[in-house]
Amino acid sequence: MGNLLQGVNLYLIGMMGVGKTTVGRLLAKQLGYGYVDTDDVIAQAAGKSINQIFADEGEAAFRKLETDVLSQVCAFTKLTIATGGGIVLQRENWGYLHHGLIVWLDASVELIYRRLAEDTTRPLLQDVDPKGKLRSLLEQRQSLYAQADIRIAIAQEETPEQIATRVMEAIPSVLKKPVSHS
Ligand SMILES: Nc1ncnc2c1ncn2[C@@H]1O[C@H](COP(=O)(O)OP(=O)(O)OP(=O)(O)O)[C@@H](O)[C@H]1O
Ligand SMILES: O=C(O)C1=C[C@@H](O)[C@@H](O)[C@H](O)C1
Ligand SMILES: [Mg+2]
Repeated sequence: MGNLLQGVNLYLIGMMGVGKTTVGRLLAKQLGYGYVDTDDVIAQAAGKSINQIFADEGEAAFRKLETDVLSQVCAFTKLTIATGGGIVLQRENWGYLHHGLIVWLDASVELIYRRLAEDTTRPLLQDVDPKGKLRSLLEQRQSLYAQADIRIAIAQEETPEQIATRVMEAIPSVLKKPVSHS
């Protein structure tokens, strides 16, 4: 499968908790690609957790770091990149994302909420009404996520492996076909 994308990067976008990190690792293996998680790169570079960056410097500063990381990552090839859930918010990020193939992992608020109910590592969910927060974030972002090249709608009981398989199966349908001159 190494040459399926011919070196073109694969970007995973979607709401927090939808599985970009989990599925991204599997896809990198299957494609014979390197793996990058923009949240991890930001946390490593800053020397602190995403929660701490939000607390110390605020969301706007985090978004600048996110754009910096994305702009550097997109200079490389043969990468599967799990992005942060809010990467779609900055218009300039789309210029970088469109260097590669963009896959939207789309799941319901109910599914995401169940997964993240006990999670304390997503600063935007540290809210009195985390489910309502997820709903409003999805409403605000849905039309942005929809700009992806591929949408994978995730049902309740799918394993990360099944989702990765569906992404692999969807890729050929969006690759540009060579122009025929006959
Ligand atoms: N298909 C799946 N089935 C069950 N649990 C899953 C699945 N995919 C991911 N998870 C679990 O859901 C949680 C969130 O997954 P993950 O960290 O991959 O999401 P993410 O999209 O990268 O979120 P973020 O945008 O916050 O980085 C993790 O605990 C992960 O183990
Ligand atoms: O959806 C979001 O805005 C976020 C998702 C995470 O991946 C992190 O990038 C951070 O928690 C913000
Ligand atoms: Mg992640």
